[in-house]
Amino acid sequence: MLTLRDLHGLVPSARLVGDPSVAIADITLDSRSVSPGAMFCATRGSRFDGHDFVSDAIARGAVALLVQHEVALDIPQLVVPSVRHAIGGLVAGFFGRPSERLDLVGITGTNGKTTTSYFIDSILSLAGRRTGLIGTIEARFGDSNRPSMFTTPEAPELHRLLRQMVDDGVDSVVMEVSSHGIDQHRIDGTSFRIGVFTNLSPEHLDYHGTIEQYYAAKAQLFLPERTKQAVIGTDTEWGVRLATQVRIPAVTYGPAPFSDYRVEDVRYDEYGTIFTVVVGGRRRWRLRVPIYGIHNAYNAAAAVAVAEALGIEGDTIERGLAECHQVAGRFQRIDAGQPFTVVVDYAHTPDSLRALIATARALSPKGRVILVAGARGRRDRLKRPELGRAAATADVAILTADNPGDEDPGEIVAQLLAGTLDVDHKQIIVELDRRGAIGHAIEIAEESDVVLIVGRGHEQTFRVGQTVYRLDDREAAREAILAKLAR
Ligand SMILES: CC(=O)N[C@H]1[C@@H](OP(=O)(O)OP(=O)(O)OC[C@H]2O[C@@H](n3ccc(=O)[nH]c3=O)[C@H](O)[C@@H]2O)O[C@H](CO)[C@@H](O)[C@@H]1O[C@H](C)C(=O)N[C@@H](C)C(=O)N[C@H](CCC(=O)O)C(=O)O
Ligand SMILES: Nc1ncnc2c1ncn2[C@@H]1O[C@H](COP(=O)(O)OP(=O)(O)OP(=O)(O)O)[C@@H](O)[C@H]1O
Repeated sequence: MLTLRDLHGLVPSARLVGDPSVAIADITLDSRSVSPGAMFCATRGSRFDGHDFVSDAIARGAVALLVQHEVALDIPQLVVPSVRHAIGGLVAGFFGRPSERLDLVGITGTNGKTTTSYFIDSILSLAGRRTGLIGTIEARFGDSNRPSMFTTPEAPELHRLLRQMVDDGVDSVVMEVSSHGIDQHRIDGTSFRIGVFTNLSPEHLDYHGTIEQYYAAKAQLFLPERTKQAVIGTDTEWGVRLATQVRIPAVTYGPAPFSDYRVEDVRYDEYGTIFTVVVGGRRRWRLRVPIYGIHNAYNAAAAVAVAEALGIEGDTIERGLAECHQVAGRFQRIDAGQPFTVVVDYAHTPDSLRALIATARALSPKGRVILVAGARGRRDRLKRPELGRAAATADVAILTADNPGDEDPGEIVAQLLAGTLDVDHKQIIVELDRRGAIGHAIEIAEESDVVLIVGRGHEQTFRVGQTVYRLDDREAAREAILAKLAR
């Protein structure tokens, strides 16, 4: 087992206080997850100061600390100017630099990270690789599968997980890299074989301040010291810009004519999306994915580019995409025998909502698009009017609650409505009870209509005030359809 002296060697600029021979069994940033023998790392955050939980951590068995100021308690400590800056390298070394022993693919971008990660995982699994996946829905490898708290885990959880994967024989891992994760140093100490940039549109600006800063955070995934090779989407100007700025080998994919993997001729059939990828301006490749949407053709093209960079054969890539399982809550069709289409989707940005509504229109040009949408409480208030404006492009938009938490759902919907005042919309209905809103949409749907229930995708819990209860949009939709069919 490593000692505090060994850990000091990983952060030599730290000031060592106390006995360096103490053995360290684990490392954590959260006092609540300290186990006996662990080092507790105290960060100053926006809500708490981790230094206030040092006594709590010691009571749970912490034997050493990483702190920003010396704590007047009898416990060995490493003192650094910034714990968040120091922790990535420390935990990477502590867990034996597991990322260097993996083909690790990191995916960043506003939309499409989860979907693209499942496409890549499907191809790599079919190629006989032992894969791991880390993202918004779950962290899984072998028989282990845990629901995620975060899209990108804190550095101790990340490196511990990668270590477990290496020990289990995993050779390839696909992980989602959020801008929060990059900004908060959660991926420090991690080496990526390939970094993917899907796209960028305004989101999380309450956190990042400006879209430039949001872009700058994402661009840090592509630093030469962190990532060997880049795969970059050209469907937003930010990807085009990144492709000209990165200092690592890069290939591009998407609709732009100069893309190395150019996406063309996107069509839908009863099984999903069929599209052509033109590789290097010459090789034309007709591919399919069992999910709808032009954006999913782009996500699939990203997966193709990654798979080719990893040396996967063409027919394995084709089958890996064609046989990919449903990604939970991403364009997930709910079919209980009704004569109209019902889709649960995770769209929660204006861009993705517009793309989704366009896909629904293309799928069923004769019917109406009936939308159930809200905006999440406490998150990203700045995007709400634009989200409302995007929602208003549906034929019927039923605005409702989406995990309001401590916020007043009526006030959130008012902010959505603020974006619809000067646009020409057909019908907007407010129904704050989400289950009621889903029921209403199903009730008014007629043959050929498409009901889109968006924002929560795979999520199963719903928080109103301090009360958390079960609400899965997919179950609620199915129940409403069955109730309608039974009448
Ligand atoms: C804005 C943001 O990302 N904040 C995260 C950040 O908060 P923070 O640095 O302000 O820390 P804090 O909550 O004040 O706590 C300070 C320290 O005290 C510690 N603490 C706190 C309480 C306690 O009892 N004991 C204890 O040790 C905490 O572990 C932390 O180290 O570090 C905390 C500890 O890990 C996270 O809980 C917190 O996530 C908040 C709750 C959150 O909602 N994050 C979301 C926005 C997020 O990260 N999302 C991205 C995906 C975004 C997307 O693309 O959709 C993600 O990667 O999941
Ligand atoms: N390439 C894309 N461009 C635009 N919208 C997309 C794209 N891919 C997916 N979407 C939309 O965004 C929603 C979320 O997709 P996905 O979960 O793959 O993205 P994400 O980046 O992982 O999101 P999050 O970080 O919030 O989990 C989908 O349900 C779909 O509506």
